[in-house]
Amino acid sequence: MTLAERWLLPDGVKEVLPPQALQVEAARRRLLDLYDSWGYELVMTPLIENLDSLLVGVGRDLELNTFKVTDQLTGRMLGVRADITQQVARIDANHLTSNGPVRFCYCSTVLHTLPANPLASRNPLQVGAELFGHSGVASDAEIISLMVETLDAMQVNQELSLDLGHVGIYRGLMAEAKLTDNQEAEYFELLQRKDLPEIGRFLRESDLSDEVKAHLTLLPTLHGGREVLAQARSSFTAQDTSIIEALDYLDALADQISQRYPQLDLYFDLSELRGYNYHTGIVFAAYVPRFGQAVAKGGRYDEVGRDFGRARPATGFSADLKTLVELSLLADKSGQKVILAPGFGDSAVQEAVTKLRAQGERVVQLLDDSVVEDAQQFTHQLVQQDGTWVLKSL
Ligand SMILES: N[C@@H](Cc1c[nH]c[nH+]1)C(=O)O
Repeated sequence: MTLAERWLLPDGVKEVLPPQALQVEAARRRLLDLYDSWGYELVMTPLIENLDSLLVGVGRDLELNTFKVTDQLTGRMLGVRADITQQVARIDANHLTSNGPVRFCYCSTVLHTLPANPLASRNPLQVGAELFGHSGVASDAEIISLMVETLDAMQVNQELSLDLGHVGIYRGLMAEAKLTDNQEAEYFELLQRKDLPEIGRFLRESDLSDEVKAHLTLLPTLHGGREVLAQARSSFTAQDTSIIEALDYLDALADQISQRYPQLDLYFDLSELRGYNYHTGIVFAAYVPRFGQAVAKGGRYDEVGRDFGRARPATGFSADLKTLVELSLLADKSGQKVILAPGFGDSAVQEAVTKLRAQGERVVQLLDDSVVEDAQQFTHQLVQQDGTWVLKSL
């Protein structure tokens, strides 16, 4: 291995250097304080777990994305967390007996075997919040509000838009269509890509009823403003009760969100099925024009706790904090003073240094007179003037 190769990190694995590392840490503190002020309690989940507990209920999506290792102690397969949401669901199901609403937040690194998109890192810093024990619009509205507040606190909020979907619509259509497993897999895949010509071909070659064909053709086109909900309502007849319920739910949620955040752009996408295997109700994602991917996302996943012995309604959101910091319009701290001070020894110097540090200033003390510090990093120097120590700008 050459020296240059040793410097290389694996593809998609990123490290955070100064000054950004401090910005990420400041953001972490700011967001955890925000969640605390909303009553969300911090949990720190393990980096590694038995593979079975990590993957139950969440399906294939996470299986592929989870790094696996063998436990030297037991020979069992362990998985490195690729998502914290299901770990928090395990905590809610196992350790807590409350039947009422319970709120959790977290901020830790996860590992992905494959990046979520070509530019994404494989070691994002997942920050998020989960609310258990309430099924209904109020808890989804609270979680979406907290996501919006998160983006506000990070100043990743210019021209923010919110994408809303509901997996109940797809599920309702599948219940009606009664496709074979292969047919459903093919349609699902085409729907994800909104590949209308291929969906047309697939339906022409199938023996489905005309009504089902019409519904499956319509679904991928149902995206846009609030009018999409009305269009879906008029196209899916009253016998599709689960679909009508999902549309009612989206309408009620959109009312609450628009009331709280009138400036927020709402966009509806009724074929949005991201994480379909684990989300059971609404799904949502926040977008800003400067970034091609969602900056934060989440949804309702009422079934996950069942595999841990206690099915509880659940809703939550998460984001990659490192991405939020990269997109943040917050001023970084690179404008901060950096003060060069004489080394340890003189008690008057030490007193001045201690005082400056207590005031929040960054003070670097010379190690010894023969060491030459990189002068460029300093904005000020502590110098003696008429017997007192004062700051001189450099
Ligand atoms: N963890 C999910 C988002 C989510 C949080 N809670 C519920 N859903 C994701 O990364 O897509």
